[in-house]
Amino acid sequence: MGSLGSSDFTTKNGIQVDAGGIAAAHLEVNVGGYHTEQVIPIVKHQLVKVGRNNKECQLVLTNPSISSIHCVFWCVFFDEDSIPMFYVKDCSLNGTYLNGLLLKRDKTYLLKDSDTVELSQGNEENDSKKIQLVFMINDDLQSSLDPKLLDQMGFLREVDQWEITNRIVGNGTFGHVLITHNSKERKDDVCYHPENYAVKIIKLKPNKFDKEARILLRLDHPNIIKVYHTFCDKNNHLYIFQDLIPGGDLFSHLAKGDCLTSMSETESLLVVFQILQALNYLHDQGIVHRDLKLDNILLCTPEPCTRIVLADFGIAKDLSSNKERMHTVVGTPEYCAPEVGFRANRKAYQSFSRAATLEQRGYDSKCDLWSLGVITHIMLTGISPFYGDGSERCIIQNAKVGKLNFKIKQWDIVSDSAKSFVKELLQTDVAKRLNSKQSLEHVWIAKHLSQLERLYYKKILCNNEGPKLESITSDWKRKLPKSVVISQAIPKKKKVLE
Ligand SMILES: Nc1ncnc2c1ncn2[C@@H]1O[C@H](COP(=O)(O)OP(=O)(O)OP(=O)(O)O)[C@@H](O)[C@H]1O
Repeated sequence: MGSLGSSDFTTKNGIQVDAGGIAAAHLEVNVGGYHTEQVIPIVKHQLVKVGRNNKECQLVLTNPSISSIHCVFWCVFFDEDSIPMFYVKDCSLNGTYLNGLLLKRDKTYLLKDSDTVELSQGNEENDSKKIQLVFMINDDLQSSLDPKLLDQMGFLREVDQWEITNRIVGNGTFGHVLITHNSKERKDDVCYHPENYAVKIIKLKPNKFDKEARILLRLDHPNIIKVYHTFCDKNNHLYIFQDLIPGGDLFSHLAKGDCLTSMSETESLLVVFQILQALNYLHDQGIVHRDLKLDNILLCTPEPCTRIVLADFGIAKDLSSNKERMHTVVGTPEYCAPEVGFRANRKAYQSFSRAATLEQRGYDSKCDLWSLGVITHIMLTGISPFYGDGSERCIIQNAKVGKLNFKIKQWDIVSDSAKSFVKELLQTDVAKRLNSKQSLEHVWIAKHLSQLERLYYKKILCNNEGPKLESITSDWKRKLPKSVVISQAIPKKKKVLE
């Protein structure tokens, strides 16, 4: 084991491990090819930053050719049953290598056991000072599917230029999401590490075309999941090749222990602004998402001020050709507008049939705005507005009445304009509820519009071309008016998740 000058690096104490006391994975620090005693755990809800910045970094390096924040590591757990995913993002000037291949700046890469991350120190590379971080994951947490199982399921290993791996991103009601690579990109860019993409594989009913794929292929918006290619094999498996969104979903982001926590008003505003950009675009094209909820909002990174992406268009509806209203009772009761027609008594609509709302007037794209109202309420307070005792019956009844309680203490630190925004979206009278355009004009958004647009275009959408990341991160909070509460709302036990 080599001895190191203590001036080369320091690690910070106080990095917490999981509730069980064991970190799911860790980084071993090697310098100049020698192991050190230093081990940095990577756990949920904690970014591990590496660089010169001794205020923000868990591993602080003194070499001047290392960037202030050189690279960032994190872990994503979708839920307690899912396998965690570990990522590294390069933010450096001189570069970061993964297993010898350069990472693209500001891109995120999925890690696997024994991966080696090396920090480039520019031209003055000195082998005896080379910093290597070896990523180690607990064996029982390896996020891979048994290759035999993959074959048993009848999934293809290759579709055109897409190579499908056995690494699982997530499992949903309708399919599996796996990691995939684009072999064409690999050939074109040999010195870079291949990027990770996701493929959602859905089992279609025979002779059914998939509406989700058709809708997604038409869409091109930075806040909507980007789909590159779709393919249906002879076993009726539909493959939807798309961007991998590595920051986890908003639900997991807010769920700490068995509670949901709130976000600061500034962060909530940035998320709402982006969802509204996506909804405005969708509704202009006659597409209604119909299942907007925390679980379907994905974050590009778990950092504040990140890009968010709407996913899961499994029950989205395209009204562009015939402009009819919708009558099918679909969605998730907790987020579902009352006019959609969920009934407290399930027999009344016999498993999501059209019958329930046919006798009614049906519903339109404003159902997505109601869901956004529920999401905003949760982000600002950590409380789901109509949750009650958590039973479906109670949620549906509460949403029908639409009564909101702004007297609870969680609202104390929230501005009046934010409360008004929530109220205007959670209007049971559809005619009075704001549509996506009107929501963007609401005072909560309108009074911060120039700052929001600046952040959105410069920081969120064009990291590479915009001003340096650090300068924006440091002053984005300062530029937002004081009425917006910056600090994290006092964490309280808000809602016990089942
Ligand atoms: N492109 C992606 N990048 C990262 N994670 C993703 C991506 N697409 C889906 N996921 C994750 O994979 C899981 C299942 O995906 P998805 O929700 O699309 O499937 P589903 O069958 O429609 O699910 P549901 O049961 O919610 O209807 C979720 O945890 C989701 O967050």
